[in-house]
Amino acid sequence: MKTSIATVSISGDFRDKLAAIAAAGFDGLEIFEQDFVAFEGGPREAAAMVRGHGLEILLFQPFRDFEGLPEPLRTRAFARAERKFDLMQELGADLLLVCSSVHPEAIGGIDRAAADLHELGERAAARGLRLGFEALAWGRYVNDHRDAWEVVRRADHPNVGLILDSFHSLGRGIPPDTIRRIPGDKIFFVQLADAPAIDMDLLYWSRHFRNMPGEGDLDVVGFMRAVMATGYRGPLSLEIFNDQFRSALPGLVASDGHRSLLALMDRVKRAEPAVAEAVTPLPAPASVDAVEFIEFATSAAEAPGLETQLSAMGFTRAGRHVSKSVTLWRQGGINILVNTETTGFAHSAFISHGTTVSDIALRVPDASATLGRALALGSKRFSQATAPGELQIPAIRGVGGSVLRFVDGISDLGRLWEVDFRLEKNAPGPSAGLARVDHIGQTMAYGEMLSWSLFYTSIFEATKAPMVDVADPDGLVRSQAIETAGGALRVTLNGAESRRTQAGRFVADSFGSAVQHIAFAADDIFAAAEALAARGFQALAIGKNYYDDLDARFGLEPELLARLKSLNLMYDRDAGGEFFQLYGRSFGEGMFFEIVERRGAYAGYGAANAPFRTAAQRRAARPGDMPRI
Ligand SMILES: O=C(O)c1ccc(O)c(O)c1
Ligand SMILES: [Mg+2]
Repeated sequence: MKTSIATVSISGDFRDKLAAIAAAGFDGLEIFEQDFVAFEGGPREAAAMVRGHGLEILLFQPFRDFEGLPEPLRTRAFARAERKFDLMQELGADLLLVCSSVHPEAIGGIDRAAADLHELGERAAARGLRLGFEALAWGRYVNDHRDAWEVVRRADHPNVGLILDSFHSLGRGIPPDTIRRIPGDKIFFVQLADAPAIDMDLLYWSRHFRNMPGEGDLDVVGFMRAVMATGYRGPLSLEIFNDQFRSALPGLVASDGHRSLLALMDRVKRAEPAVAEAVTPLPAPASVDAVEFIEFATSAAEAPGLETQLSAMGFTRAGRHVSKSVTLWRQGGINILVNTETTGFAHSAFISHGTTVSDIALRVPDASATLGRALALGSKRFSQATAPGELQIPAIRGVGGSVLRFVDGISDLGRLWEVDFRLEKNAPGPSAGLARVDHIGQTMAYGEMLSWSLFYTSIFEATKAPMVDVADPDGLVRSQAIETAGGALRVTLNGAESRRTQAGRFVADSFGSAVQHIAFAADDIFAAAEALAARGFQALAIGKNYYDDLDARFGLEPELLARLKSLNLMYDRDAGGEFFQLYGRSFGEGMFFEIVERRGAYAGYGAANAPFRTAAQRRAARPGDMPRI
């Protein structure tokens, strides 16, 4: 099936849009009328540019306020259509989108609309053109694809078909299975868009908040399964009106769009194998068994500070790399690497970000299949020369240019620690009870969040939690958690809108997106907090008001409350269970560690505590701000 995108989805001028659409791998595009009108060249020049990029114009749109008008408006609407047919013939576009009318003088009446479309179909046929009727969710009389289909059915013309748009159908809550009643050959074109679940006026939501399939909360997979079941095999086209995308880099939006279509159709194929013969197979979405290691890029000067923190948290040095200046720190199932190389990728990561997480390695069932899926979805491969005998770990570029690696137990990669490291003979020192990585917090500009959320949810078998707003003392930070099935990989994406927030300063100070915090899970956080305190771990001091409020909210046992307070632990609870958090003091460019314990089936990340944690971090960073007694 052909992939396509509407020019309105991408920023820039007509040339920028075409270049980005072609580079992202689309087969064709929808020309949004405004984009053509704003272009300085004529239609033949535009068409030649499109062809020059190896693209095809699959649709010209929109033609508005056509059906059901009284005279003389009706005659005028036909004359307007003829002008657009002239233009389409020069462009070499053969399909026109007619969207349902919002004209204040439109009369309504399904047969009148059908008769108008029939006549327009005759005129289109005379020129070898076709038209498709689309129900806008806010159309005056036609605002549901079921009614649009009835108009098209009654128009009864071979050159008149239906155009479906997932936003208009799903945004109105119309069950997608109603599409299964429509014959596939009468569906002339399918437009796809997702959107976040926000309760607001349909028109405003559609024109400002649409996003790529998989980036929002609509059931675009259910919609496409129904479309495929009709036998439709025409173009799949993204039509995304989004304020953020209008100012984002055209190449990024286009490549995210292409990735979203491939991932969508892969999910459709897996859910509906009988009707998806036309979809190119991809390796299955990867499950994640564990975070195998997290690697810090640092320098000889800054490494001791980091290593002091690791020791204070109960990590012991367990080995060193056979050829590189990389040490391995271990505790429970956690492996941390500290890289002080002065050349190569880790060093450039250190130069550009300061001490930073340069690599994250995930243990997956089949590393080469995961790499294959990621590359097929347009991820950038990463490789760096290794010394003879060392493992070449499959890797791609992730957030902020960092590296995401894949290891498995079915290849030599399972022998990573024996092959690439010389492990200490001595038994490790006593652990502080940290057992595994609970989650990794990556901080970025707000404008990048959708892109990285799509990155994780398209490659992995993962779900995303609803976006939450965190009130930092200096502005809002948006946070979205992504979690693979079973929870072995949990990532929180934190998007900074203002430079003044902790997250915003981190992005500025570390020159771009990066891991800002790592949370380790303890099986007994009270024991862990005591062990850490005994080792000199500097916990973030939480204020007294927080504990008073906690008590008011949850009515905790006085003994529990006193223990939380004495250890600077934060607490949260949801329907599934309880959550405990301990924060370390920030270091480097604003990174910090967190220790958590999840009890029962607690599913969150302590978002309710985040405003008090950011306020405490701000106080700790600037002691001058503390009130004087
Ligand atoms: O917002 C609009 O007007 C508009 C126009 C054309 C479309 O295909 C659409 O989905 C929305
Ligand atoms: Mg549309």
